Amino acid sequence: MGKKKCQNAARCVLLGLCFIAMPLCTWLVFRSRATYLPYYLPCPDRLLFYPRPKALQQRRTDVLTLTPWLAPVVWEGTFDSDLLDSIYKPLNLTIGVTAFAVGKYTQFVGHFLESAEKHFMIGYRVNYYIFTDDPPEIPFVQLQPGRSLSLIPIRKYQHWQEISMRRMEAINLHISETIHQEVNYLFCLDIDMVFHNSWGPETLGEMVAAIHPGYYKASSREMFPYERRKASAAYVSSAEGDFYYGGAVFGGLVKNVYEFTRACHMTILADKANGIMAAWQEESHLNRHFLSRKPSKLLSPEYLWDDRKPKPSELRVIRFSTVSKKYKELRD
Ligand SMILES: CC(=O)N[C@H]1[C@@H](OP(=O)(O)OP(=O)(O)OC[C@H]2O[C@@H](n3ccc(=O)[nH]c3=O)[C@H](O)[C@@H]2O)O[C@H](CO)[C@H](O)[C@@H]1O
Ligand SMILES: [Mn+2]
Repeated sequence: MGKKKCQNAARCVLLGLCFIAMPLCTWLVFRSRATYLPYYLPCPDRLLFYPRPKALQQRRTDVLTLTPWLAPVVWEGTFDSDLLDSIYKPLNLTIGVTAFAVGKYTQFVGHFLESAEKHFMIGYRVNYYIFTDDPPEIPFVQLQPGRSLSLIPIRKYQHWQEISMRRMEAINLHISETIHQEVNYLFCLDIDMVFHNSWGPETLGEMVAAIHPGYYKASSREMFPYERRKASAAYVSSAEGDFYYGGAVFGGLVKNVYEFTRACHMTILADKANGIMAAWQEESHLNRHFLSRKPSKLLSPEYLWDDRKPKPSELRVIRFSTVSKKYKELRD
């Protein structure tokens, strides 16, 4: 009799646990915002007027708009912003941005954020993640509704090269800790930059790289400043290479950015173990990575320009550009 009572009580407890534990587990699994993304692009049925795409007509003939592996290269004139908004806005996406402000680079944060509030993913939910060694130095910037800012305290490495390279590690760690639950797509950007024009859903893709403004006119592969020493894990031979990508802009689906930053951090560590530092730090490792794992979308230099350069005719708009700075004063 006593045994039966015990069994019944145990059953009750188990049943009760099921009722509590099951919903709790379901809630834990599904509480994140970054959930399901359709593989197709659902375009709402309401009538939207936009120019018909013509099978025998290129919208841009002066620039490359498709890579040999069929990744689009995004240039002004190749996409329709209204159409893209009508496709992407109903998906209710959250877009993350990481940027680092370590040491004297905190001076760039105000301008970066103010300009992003005017031009970056307007009408979408945006989370900024500013990694800094000096949170009190980060200025207050009024954000539009649906947009938020998190400060992530990090340590300061002594040399600027180390600060720049360690971004891969820090981004990777923070994606695994929190960002993966908070965003669908993530862009990782330099902070010494300013938005001048619209940066919208045309930039979203599985893995996105930006063509470096200094080398898009290069006439041969040898001109790309890849790491050329075989001892480095970032080594690229003179017979290889598609484009030279900038380290200042990359992004994609948050899970892909996680894999990407992990891979780059690993090859950076491998170099470190061998006492070697790649020619352009993490940018060299990024370029090596994208050689064997091609990005699914490329951003033209409209999305990574340099204010010190005059605007060439093929650049119809400059969207995001490096501000000129005094390296010596910043990096000591
Ligand atoms: C346009 C472009 O592709 N720029 C790349 C290029 O030089 P850059 O000259 O643009 O490098 P940089 O001085 O802007 O450093 C890269 C980023 O690291 C952060 N930072 C750096 C130093 C410091 O003391 N504090 C700090 O916060 C900051 O976010 C900065 O924007 O090469 C670097 C590595 O050599 C990176 O790959 C940059 O992304
Ligand atoms: Mn920079």
